[in-house]
Formats: sequence, structure tokens, C-alpha cells
Amino acid sequence: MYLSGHEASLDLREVVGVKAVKIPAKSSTLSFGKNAKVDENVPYCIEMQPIGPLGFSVVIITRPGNHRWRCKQVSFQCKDSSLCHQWITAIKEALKSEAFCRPKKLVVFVNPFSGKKKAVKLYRDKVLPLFELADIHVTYIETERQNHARDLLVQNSLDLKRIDGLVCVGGDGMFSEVLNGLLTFTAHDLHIEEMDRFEPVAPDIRIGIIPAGSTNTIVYTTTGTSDVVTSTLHIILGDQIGIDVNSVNVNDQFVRYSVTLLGYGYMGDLLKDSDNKRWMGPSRYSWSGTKSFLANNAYYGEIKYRLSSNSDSHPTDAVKCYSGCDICSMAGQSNSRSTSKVEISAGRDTDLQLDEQSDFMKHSNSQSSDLSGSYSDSNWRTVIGKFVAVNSVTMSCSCDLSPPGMSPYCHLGDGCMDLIMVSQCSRIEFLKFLLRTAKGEERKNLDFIQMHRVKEFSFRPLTEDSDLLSISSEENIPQSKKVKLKRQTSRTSVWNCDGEVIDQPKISVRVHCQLVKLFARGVEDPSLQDDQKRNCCSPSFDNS
Ligand SMILES: CCCCCCCCCCCCC/C=C/[C@@H](O)[C@H](COP(=O)(O)O)NC(C)=O
Ligand SMILES: Nc1ncnc2c1ncn2[C@@H]1O[C@H](COP(=O)(O)OP(=O)(O)O)[C@@H](O)[C@H]1O
Ligand SMILES: [Ca+2]
Repeated sequence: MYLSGHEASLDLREVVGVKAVKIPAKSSTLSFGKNAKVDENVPYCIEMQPIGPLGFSVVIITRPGNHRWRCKQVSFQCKDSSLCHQWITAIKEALKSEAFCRPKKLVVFVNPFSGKKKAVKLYRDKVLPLFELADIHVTYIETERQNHARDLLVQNSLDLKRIDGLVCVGGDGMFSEVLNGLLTFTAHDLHIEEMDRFEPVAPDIRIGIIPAGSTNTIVYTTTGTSDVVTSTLHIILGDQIGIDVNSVNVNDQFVRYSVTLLGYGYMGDLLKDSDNKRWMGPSRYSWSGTKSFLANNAYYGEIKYRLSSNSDSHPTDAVKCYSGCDICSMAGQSNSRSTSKVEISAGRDTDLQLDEQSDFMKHSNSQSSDLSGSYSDSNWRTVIGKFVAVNSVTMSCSCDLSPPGMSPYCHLGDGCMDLIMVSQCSRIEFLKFLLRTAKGEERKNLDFIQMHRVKEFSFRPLTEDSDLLSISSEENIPQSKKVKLKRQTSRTSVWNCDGEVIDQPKISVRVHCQLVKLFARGVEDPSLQDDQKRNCCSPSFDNS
């Protein structure tokens, strides 16, 4: 759809808003007069004739680079103010069309303590003026405590059926609150109890994020940058993308939903240490990250995981998830075909038992970990070992610390997560892993790393006497070594779940394909021209 003239054409999909202006005498504008008309064959096509001093400005997006979006004004002159008014109304009406899926009413949550504590100012200075330009009606809520936003959502104090979207101004933790509140409300509204292996229901409304936090992973991964104006523009344009969500169970009880990282060992210890250093702001993660690195702790555990049935799709396949990604589109289609069908997971009952594991371990060709091994049935695999880190990511987790992300080829909406297990290794080896992660360099030749694309996984720490028995198996381990082993196995870490600590180490996790929609479109492929970027993904027209 184009607004075209003698000298320019504007793509209405990328119009942010329109406003009346006084055109300065010498400005280089496009102008039109009485003969202007809407071309019936090309919707919203307007021809312009040069005349008159009055006018209006159409604000459109530009792409200055590095995935950032900015605004630019294109001004038009009119013969008289009534004509000017007519054009403004016509464009506004066009933008309100259902085909564009633009939000008209939003609830905005601002966490005043996020990141460098600038969320309120960022919102007032940069976001609100653009929402006003786009005629978006906003209900503004500044959170007063942790879980304030979540509680308002669960109790339906905001009448969610009357709004088009929720926006959080803050970090990943703030998003997580809003996500959990929205999904819990949606389940309760349908009288669905959130329990072991229940099927969560997709909400009707989208969530937008304005980055004002410490890591801003979700924003970075879904837009390619962490930039306040860019995220605001994605919301205004009505972008939409479905992202995978995990349900996390602790001791077989559902506890919460997550979308970025579940990390045990290094990432869990880092988070736990950083939690009482919030006064440091975002740099708390570098400080605690260095401490956890120097501690070089490793933890015994058993991981069971169910591999993705698509064996062509793998964490090291070098297929990037860009806007309009084929892999995510196919996963989304097959997901909607099987709506609300409960997937029966094969294998849980057929997993080998501990005594068989110990037998396996005797014959296993362990790598750098002194005690590790794996065996499989058709879908499920089990690994037991001593790990510096067990990380599972549902999206690549790009962020400023690591622009390529924890798993650069992970997909936003393929219904899978990438499981990265780092076996016990030296500090030098772990540093190599961290640096390669930060730079997005090849890691598959590091022999202490295992990476798999999975649908679900469970973890339990090996701490009990029976576990000790299984680890030491029937080997003739002297009593003194057994005591040392017991001391080591009794040590456990915590889980980092989207930046929240889960203290209990025994968890199970399932991924739900594209369960929520965000106001975003994924990272635009930088090798494409701007018009190709526009056309490769027209998320706004999904429902047209
Ligand atoms: C020496 C070089 C260090 C390089 C580190 C490479 C790994 C970086 C991968 C980062 C993955 C971040 C996953 C995101 C997690 C967020 O949900 C969470 C919460 O973010 P928030 O505080 O709410 O913004 N942040 C953290 C650090 O746990
Ligand atoms: N008003 C508030 N006071 C204290 N904590 C809050 C408030 N609002 C939200 N929170 C909590 O603060 C935590 C961190 O918020 P977040 O916006 O992610 O910032 P950051 O990225 O700096 O961690 C989240 O767990 C969120 O639940
Ligand atoms: Ca995924």
C-alpha cells in the first residue's frame, strides 16, 4: 500500500503517524491540491499537485543501520486547511484498518528500578511522544514492588479483554513478570489449572518491551538491538512474532514460565551472587560473573532430554533465525494444526534405570569430565556427569555482552530449545568457552561441550547415597576417596530462570511453540535491501 506522489512514495505499513504542520516557505516538500484522489486500484494511493502554504507531515521509519529504526518526516503542502484536514483524516483512518493490526489501547508497566533506574524518564521523553503521534491510548502504571504487574494481571484488574497489548518498560525480569501474569490469567480464565504437564493456552494480546533493564536479551534477540525508539516503533507498527515459552516444574509441580535462559552452575551461581548487589546496576553481572568464573565450581547431575524430531535442525547448523524465518513459520503452522492436542512424550517410562547407568558408565568413553556418560532410547537421552554449567536457551539470547548470543542459531519460534552442557573443565578451558560465546565463535570442537536441540529436559542433582553408589559403581574406590566424592556431590547450585533464582535444583522443562506474541518481527537479515526487508516479513498482514 503506497501513498505516492510526483517525487516520492510512502509505504503505509511504515507510517508512524501524521500531523498538521505549517510548511516553512523554503522547505523541500511534496504538495498536492484539489485533483488529489485515492486511486481505487492501488489502495491508499494519492496523487499530489503542487499548491498552497498549509500542510501536514507524515512520519515514517528509516533504517540508519545496526537494526536501529528512526523517524523521518515527509511534509506535504495543501491548498487550504480543510483539504489538509481531509488528508490527515484519510491517512489516520487507513492506518486504523484491521489489516495493519496496530494497537489502539495499551497498558504500559514501568519498573522505575530497572537497569540504571532511567525507565520513567526514557518512557516520558522517548516513548510517550511517539505513542501520542500514533494515537495510541495508554494506561500508565509505575510498579511499586516486585510482582505488582503480575498480580494486577492475574486478578484481571486491568480488564484485558478491552486492550490490544501490554508493554513493559524494563528488563527481562520485568517482561517475565508480565508474561507469567498474562499466561496465568489466560489459563485461569478458561478454568485450566497450571499443574504438571498441563497445556498452556496462547493469550489473545501481544506484549511489547521497551529496553530499560540490565541484559535486555529478549529485545535484542527479537529486534537485533536494544534501542528504545526502535522497540517503540515496532509496537506502533503492530509487528507480531510468536515466541517459544517454557513451562518449568520443580519437583513435578509447575512453578513458572520462561523464555530466555535456564542456567545451572555458572549462570545460577552468578545470578545468586548478583541478587544482593542490585545497587551496582547492570555491572553486577560482570562482577558476579568474574567471581563465579574464579570459583570454577562443578556439580554432579543427571540430565534427561528429548531431542527434536527434526534431525536437520541443530545448534551448530549455521542457519540464522531472521525475520520471516522458514523454520519458525513451518513450526508455527504445524503447531496451529495440532492446537490443544497434548503431545505424548515417548520414552519417559523407557529410560534406563540407575543401575544400568552405572554399568554404562563403566564402559563409557568419558571426555574431560572424570565421570560422565550418556545412553539413549529412541527420543530420550540421558547424561550423567559433573558440570560447570548446564544452560538451556529458547532463543539465541543475543545481548550487549554477547551479540551473537548464547546459542547463535537458536530459533525464536521453532518449538525447541538448545541445551548446552559444559562438563567439568579447567578455568582456561571455561574462559575459552565464555570468550567464544561472547564473540559467537565456533565451539563444537571444544570436547567438554555438548549441544543439542531439544523439546524438553529434566535435571536432578546427584547428591543421595544411592547416587553416590551409582557414580562410584562397583569400582573398588577406597573409603577416603568415597568421603571426598560425597563432599563434592552434596554441593548443589541454583537455577537462573530468566534472571530469577530457582533454589531447588531438580527441575523439568517443556517448550511450548510460539505460545505468546510479541510486538516485534525478529532480526531483519542485514544482507537484504530495505524494500526486501519490508516485504520478506509483513507480519501486520497475517490476519488479513
Ligand atoms: C568474559 C566474557 C563473558 C561473556 C559471557 C558470555 C555469555 C553471555 C550470554 C548471556 C546470556 C544471557 C541470558 C539472559 C538472561 C537474562 O534473562 C537475565 C536477567 O536479565 P535482567 O537482569 O532482567 O535484565 N540475565 C542474566 C545475566 O542472567
Ligand atoms: N517497583 C519495583 N520495585 C522493586 N522490584 C521491582 C519493581 N517492579 C518490578 N520489580 C522486579 O525487579 C526485577 C528486575 O527488574 P528488571 O526490569 O528486569 O530490571 P533489571 O534488568 O535491571 O534486572 C524483576 O524481578 C521485577 O519483578
Ligand atoms: Ca526456540
